[in-house]
Amino acid sequence: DGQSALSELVRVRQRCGAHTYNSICLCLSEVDHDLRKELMKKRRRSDQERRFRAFPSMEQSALKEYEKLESRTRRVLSNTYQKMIHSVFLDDCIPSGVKYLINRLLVLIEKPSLDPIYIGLLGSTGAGKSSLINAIIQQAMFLPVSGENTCTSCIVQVSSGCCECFEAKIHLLSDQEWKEELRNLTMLLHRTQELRGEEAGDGDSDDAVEEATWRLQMVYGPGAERRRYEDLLRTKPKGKIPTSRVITLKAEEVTARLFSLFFIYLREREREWTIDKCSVIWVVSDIESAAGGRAHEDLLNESLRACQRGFCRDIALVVTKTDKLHLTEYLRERKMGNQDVRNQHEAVFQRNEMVKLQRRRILQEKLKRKLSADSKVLEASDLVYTVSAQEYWQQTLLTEEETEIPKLREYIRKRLLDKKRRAVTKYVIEAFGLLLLTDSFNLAESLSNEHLTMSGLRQFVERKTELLEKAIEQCFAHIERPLKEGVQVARTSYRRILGACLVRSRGNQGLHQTLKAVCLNNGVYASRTLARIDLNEAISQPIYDQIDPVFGGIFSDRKPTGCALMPHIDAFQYSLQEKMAEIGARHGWKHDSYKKSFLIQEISAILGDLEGYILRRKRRIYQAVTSSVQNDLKSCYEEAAQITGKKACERMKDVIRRGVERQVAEGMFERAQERMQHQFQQLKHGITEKVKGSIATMLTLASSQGDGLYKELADISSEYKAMERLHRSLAEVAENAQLRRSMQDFLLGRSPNKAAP
Ligand SMILES: Nc1nc2c(ncn2[C@@H]2O[C@H](COP(=O)(O)OP(=O)(O)OP(=O)(O)O)[C@@H](O)[C@H]2O)c(=O)[nH]1
Repeated sequence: DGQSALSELVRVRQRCGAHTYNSICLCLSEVDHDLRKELMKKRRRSDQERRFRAFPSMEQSALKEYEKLESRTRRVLSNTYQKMIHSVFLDDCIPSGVKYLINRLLVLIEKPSLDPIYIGLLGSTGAGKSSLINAIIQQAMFLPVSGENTCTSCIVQVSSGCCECFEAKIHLLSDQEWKEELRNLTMLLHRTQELRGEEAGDGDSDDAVEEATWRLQMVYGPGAERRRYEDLLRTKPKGKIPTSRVITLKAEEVTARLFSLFFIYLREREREWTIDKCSVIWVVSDIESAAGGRAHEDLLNESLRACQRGFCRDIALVVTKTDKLHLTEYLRERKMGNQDVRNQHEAVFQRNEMVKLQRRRILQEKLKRKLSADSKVLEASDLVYTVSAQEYWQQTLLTEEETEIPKLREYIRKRLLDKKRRAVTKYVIEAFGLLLLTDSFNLAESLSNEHLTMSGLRQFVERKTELLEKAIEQCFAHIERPLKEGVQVARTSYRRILGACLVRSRGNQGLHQTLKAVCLNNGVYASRTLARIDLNEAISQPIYDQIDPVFGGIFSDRKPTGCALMPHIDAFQYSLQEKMAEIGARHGWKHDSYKKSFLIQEISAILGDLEGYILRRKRRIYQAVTSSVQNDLKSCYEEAAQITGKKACERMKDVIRRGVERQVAEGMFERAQERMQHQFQQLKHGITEKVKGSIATMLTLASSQGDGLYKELADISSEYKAMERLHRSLAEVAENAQLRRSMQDFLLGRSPNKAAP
């Protein structure tokens, strides 16, 4: 009954951890009604249809097959899990091996089906981002702006899939972050008011002041800019701020008003969160600015930095508004006659090709310089897209194909399909490995430990781990020289860089309060209208210029280049798996063939997880130089931010200059160098510790029968067989997809209409 089941749950929870407990609750609450099942099935089917509606039928079939495979695997895991829980339900002491299995099963059962693919759209205001998204999702979701207002200047996360309509999520600042922001904004404004009498002309109509005023008014209403920090803290904002700090907007709710109200809550940190999470970045630029405006270059550099720091593996330039072309001007500029280009359509077409050629070459060179020469990003054939969102709807000048919106859609679909395929393959393989081991627990023989010891497997692993550590050390050593050289360059160029940041052609006009905002924000300031200012990043740039290609090389994909890290981990995995197979063959490892296979699978799982860990650490390593510089200059920024009175702007600059001088003399760049080296060491340490720990657990588990950890579990042979079948169908699903693709290529090759839907 419910009561005793609950007290049992508490007991099991104490032994296995909260994870298990939560899931048992789920199992108990699951009422197995046929009707409910039928309803679920129907819902799943219509949900699938909705989610896959953007895919052509061939891709839909592949996606459905993968989904089916995944949900069946999940069901087998669930059944196994329930049986396992049943067999240990009344035990006082659950062997650690069984605990490990139960928790691994749970992790796999609860694993989300597919993480979203984040595509970041970076572009100046009015570049055409909203219009582009609308065209891609074929919905008028965002309101494009007339050019007067900025609307999408905030972090929005557009997603489709699990719900009826498209959603946009806006991530707001936390309470604490907003308080900090509010303090800086009020401090900036009140200093300005105090200054007005003393320093007329020094800081009129400053961008930072306007921005701060606008922000406060947007949240608290007119007059807020004159109120004190404590007073505003007690005031309720005009709009409703959700406690979750995430606003989810459905397609029909999206209005410009909402965006403008809330984006004030967004800031620097959030900006990086978007960017760094993205696996794809599209730098959006209209046809007129793509030829190299300052903002465009800044965004491109920002994207490249994100590629180094974060998860991004793909960058493309999306040139918008390609329909905008004045034919007579175009012909005149290119000294062409009407015979060469007969009409607007041909001119647009010709210009698109030209823009693509030029921009691709420039982008490739930039990428080569910044990322390692073997980076996968460089191999992408479509580095530049020339699109027209307007023509996508109107089709007066260009056909739908020619607007290149379908091309971008296809790109997204391909990525999604590919991600699904890889995720399900990994999932099924991992599940199979786990079932192999669970089933083998019920074998009567207990030979494993002896085998493992006799075969010298443990020593082999230890030796290989040491070798891996050395290889990582050698791989990270590649950064030493450029890092050192970067420090030399930084030492000789910081005065010039700082000078350029602190001087404006029109004097101190408009600079004073911006500088104050920079100082209040530890050297960083991002406004709506100006290019982002980051003094720490600017001073550190010479170091990044030197290390960038090597850094990119170390964290590049699996290509076996001189300094890449991942091939060493792959080689380690391969040598371990080969050893398992060899031991199995040498010892005629009949009884334990299950475990041998499990060990092989488990090694892939352990080392697969390592990749995510490395990617997460990479960000901290890359940021180490700028963070260290920022940390060293903190007190100098604080001092400068306090300055008021006559000639305050000049005095602030002076404090910053002197502060930087002092810190450089005291080894600021050398400390930044050490900080990065230290972060690399931490990563090396983390990798080896993780490998050692996980492999030790795995070997203990494999030999647990011999260690008295064995426990007779429920019979899961039927689940094992089902899993074996699912594992086999992996290859079938992949073959089917390949077959369908070949068939489509064949049909398209012969069809007069090549442009398939
Ligand atoms: N001719 C032409 N105009 C376009 C096209 N795409 C967008 N526009 C116009 O450009 C202006 C800005 O477009 P948005 O999509 O709002 O630009 P945005 O990048 O989202 O702007 P923010 O929200 O301020 O960041 C609007 O007036 C659009 O109608 C296009 O393909 N062709």
